[in-house]
Amino acid sequence: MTTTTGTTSSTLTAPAARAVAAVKQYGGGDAAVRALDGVTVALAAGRFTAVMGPSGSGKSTLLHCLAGLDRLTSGQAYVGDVELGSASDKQLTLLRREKLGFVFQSFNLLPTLSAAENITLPLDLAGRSPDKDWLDTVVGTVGLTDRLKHRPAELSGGQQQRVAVARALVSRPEVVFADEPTGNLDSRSAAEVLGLLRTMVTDLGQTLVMVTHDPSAAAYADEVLFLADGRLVDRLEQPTRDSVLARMQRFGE
Ligand SMILES: Nc1ncnc2c1ncn2[C@@H]1O[C@H](COP(=O)(O)OP(=O)(O)OP(=O)(O)O)[C@@H](O)[C@H]1O
Repeated sequence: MTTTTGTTSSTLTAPAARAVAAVKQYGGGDAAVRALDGVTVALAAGRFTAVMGPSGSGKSTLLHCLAGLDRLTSGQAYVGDVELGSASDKQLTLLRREKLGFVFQSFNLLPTLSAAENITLPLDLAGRSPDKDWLDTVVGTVGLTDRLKHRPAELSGGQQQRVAVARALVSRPEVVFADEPTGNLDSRSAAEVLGLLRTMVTDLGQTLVMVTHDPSAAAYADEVLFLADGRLVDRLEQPTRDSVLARMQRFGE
C-alpha cells in the first residue's frame, strides 16, 4: 500500500484504516468550510499515530470520518477493507461497536455504573460476554484491579481515563481513536495515560490514532501526521518533543 507522501515504514504493513482523496465540506455557498481538502493517508496496523495541526486544521474531522462518526463529502474512508461511504448507518453503528474503540477528552463514563461495569458496557450492549483472559489482561494493563468496584466520581481524572481506555480495548478493536485524551488531565496523570496508550500498542499490538495539540504527547507516537487547512502537509517518524516543536514552527503554529 502506498500513499501520496511516498513509501515509509508505516506503509509496509496492511493499513488498519485509510483515507483516499478525502474531502469534507460543511455548509454551502459563501459559508462553506472545507474541513478536509483532499487527504490521502494510510494508518498502519499495530502502530501509534498522532495527528497534529493548528486549531481548525481538520484533525477531529479526519478522526471522525475515519471512525465512521461522520461521512465524507467525496473520496473514501476505509476501516480494514470496509469502505465507510457505502455502509448504511446501521452497518456503521455495528462497525463502531465491534471493530473500533474510542477515548475522548471528557472520559464519557456512565456515573451510575462501577468501573468494571463501564469497562464491559460495549460488550453488554452488543449482547456479548467478555473474553475473560483478554479482560484480565486489559484491566491489569491499565492498573485498575483494586478500583473495579468504584464509581467514576470516586476515581481521579487519570483513573477515569484509564477506565475509558480499558473500555475502548475490551472488544479487542481493530483501531482505537483518541481525541485529545489528555486534554483534561494534569501533566502527571497525562503522562500515565500516555504511557498506558503506548503499552497498549507495544505490548498488546493494538492500533491507535490520537489527535493532540501537545508535542510531549505526540512524542509517545511512532509517527506524527501534520494537518494544515484540511491538508496533510507533513509526516514525522519516531518523533521527539523537540522534533515535533520544530516541525510545528515550520508551519507557523
Ligand atoms: N459541524 C460542523 N459544522 C460546520 N463547520 C464545522 C463543523 N465541524 C467542524 N467545522 C469546521 O471545520 C474546520 C475543521 O474543524 P476540526 O474540528 O476538524 O479542526 P481541529 O483541527 O480538530 O480543531 P481543534 O484543534 O480546534 O479541535 C473548522 O474550520 C471548523 O470550524
